Amino acid sequence: MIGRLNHVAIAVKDIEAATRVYKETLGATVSAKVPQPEHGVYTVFVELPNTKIELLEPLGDDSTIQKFVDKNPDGGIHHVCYEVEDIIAARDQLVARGARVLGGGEPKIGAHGKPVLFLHPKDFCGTLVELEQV
Ligand SMILES: CC[C@H](C(=O)O)C(=O)SCCNC(=O)CCNC(=O)[C@H](O)C(C)(C)COP(=O)(O)OP(=O)(O)OC[C@H]1O[C@@H](n2cnc3c(N)ncnc32)[C@H](O)[C@@H]1OP(=O)(O)O
Ligand SMILES: [Co+2]
Repeated sequence: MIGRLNHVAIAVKDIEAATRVYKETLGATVSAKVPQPEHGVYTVFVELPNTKIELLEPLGDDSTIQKFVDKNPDGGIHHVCYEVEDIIAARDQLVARGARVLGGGEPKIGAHGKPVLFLHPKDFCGTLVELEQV
């Protein structure tokens, strides 16, 4: 079912500071900061040869990641994103296997303009899992 690792997300209070760390300290190529209001985050993507780092900062008063950032003031790994060929088929298989799909189960359009879903961290080794259809 799951394929390539599309990205690893790091949630922070200050995405500009985090972007400087990746650009200036680690010498990586970084994207512009993009507001994603339907997801309650700002994103910056760090391009790596084999995957991406997604930097996240809360956007708006009721951001989904606000509690995580409050609990992790220095920042922290927020989720991993795996690629799938058919997100609906993957969702239905996962539900049949007892996994909890978040957000009511219907895919949203993610940062790359592709359908994404999230799976409950408690079902996946304490790790929030995102699926992105490619
Ligand atoms: C632009 C889109 C972009 C993309 O790549 O396309 C994105 O990735 S958008 C990313 C932001 N969106 C989401 O994260 C959507 C899915 N997330 C959720 O639905 C919630 O964050 C949820 C349900 C994972 C947690 O909600 P909340 O923080 O309000 O609940 P709790 O604090 O009560 O947490 C419940 C339980 O889960 C543990 N938890 C929470 N977040 C994480 C996490 N990121 N990784 C691991 N575990 C997490 C939390 O500690 C609680 O555990 P407990 O033992 O009860 O303390
Ligand atoms: Co993501």
